[in-house]
Amino acid sequence: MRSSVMPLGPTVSRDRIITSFPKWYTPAACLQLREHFHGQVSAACQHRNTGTVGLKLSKVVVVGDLYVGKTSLIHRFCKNVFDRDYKATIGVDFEMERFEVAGIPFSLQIWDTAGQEKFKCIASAYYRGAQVIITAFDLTDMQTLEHTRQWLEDALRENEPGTCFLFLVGTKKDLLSGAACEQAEVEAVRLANEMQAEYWSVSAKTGENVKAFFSRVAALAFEHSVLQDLERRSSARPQVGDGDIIRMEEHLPETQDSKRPSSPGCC
Ligand SMILES: Nc1nc2c(ncn2[C@@H]2O[C@H](COP(=O)(O)OP(=O)(O)OP(=O)(O)O)[C@@H](O)[C@H]2O)c(=O)[nH]1
Ligand SMILES: [Mg+2]
Repeated sequence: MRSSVMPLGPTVSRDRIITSFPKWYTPAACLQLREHFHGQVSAACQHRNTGTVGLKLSKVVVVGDLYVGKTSLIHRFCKNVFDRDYKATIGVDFEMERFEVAGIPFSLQIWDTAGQEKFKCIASAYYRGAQVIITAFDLTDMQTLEHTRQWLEDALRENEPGTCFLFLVGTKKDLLSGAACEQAEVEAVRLANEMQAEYWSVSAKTGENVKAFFSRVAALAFEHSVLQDLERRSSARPQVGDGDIIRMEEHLPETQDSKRPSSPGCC
């Protein structure tokens, strides 16, 4: 469904246009089992009543051990490239991705962080204000799965409780056979449930599930932004009957302290 109104700024590429609610990877570890956008969100989009959501950036932070494939995952999605050679990320880097969700422009600012211990303090300065935290591990190295607990704890420490969508992502899916992948996923889904995160397996090398994953991230972050914006605007609007409140005070016997303090200068 192309929006009838010209989108703000550059048009988005076809594979960034999200018209229906993207599906989860596995219902065993997913944040929204719904198959459609929230009713209020659909209505707000239809009536172009999404406030400033189209102008805001939704911050996504990707964390995890060095060498698990964070940069490769982001570059596969944002640039559609895959580099076999390992170039460790120094500090942080970020990519901007524009979407059109249910006809409304929406942008993700995807922060790629360094997994190397010596860059951890630089990277953690960028965790604050994240709407989405993605903890990545290497499906071929289950120790990196164990380490995701600490990565998530560090990232959550910089954000208000309950304000971030959490994803646990197993990378390098192309390196595992079906049975080995299923076995690794059982463990990962269990941990995802413990973290209250949604689980995905991806391959930056083949591109498997990469677009579907980031569409899901964008749709959930968009939906949350619209609901937050609706909530903020409805609570800011004066409610009916909020005008001058005419107090129908019974005639209480006047006592010393019930008398209104006389304003200075009046009779
Ligand atoms: N086969 C395969 N190799 C991958 C995949 N993703 C990443 N790699 C390889 O794994 C190595 C590390 O990938 P990076 O994306 O640089 O890892 P990183 O998590 O960004 O590492 P740091 O920046 O040091 O934290 C590189 O040699 C990649 O080519 C994948 O999906 N499949
Ligand atoms: Mg990197």
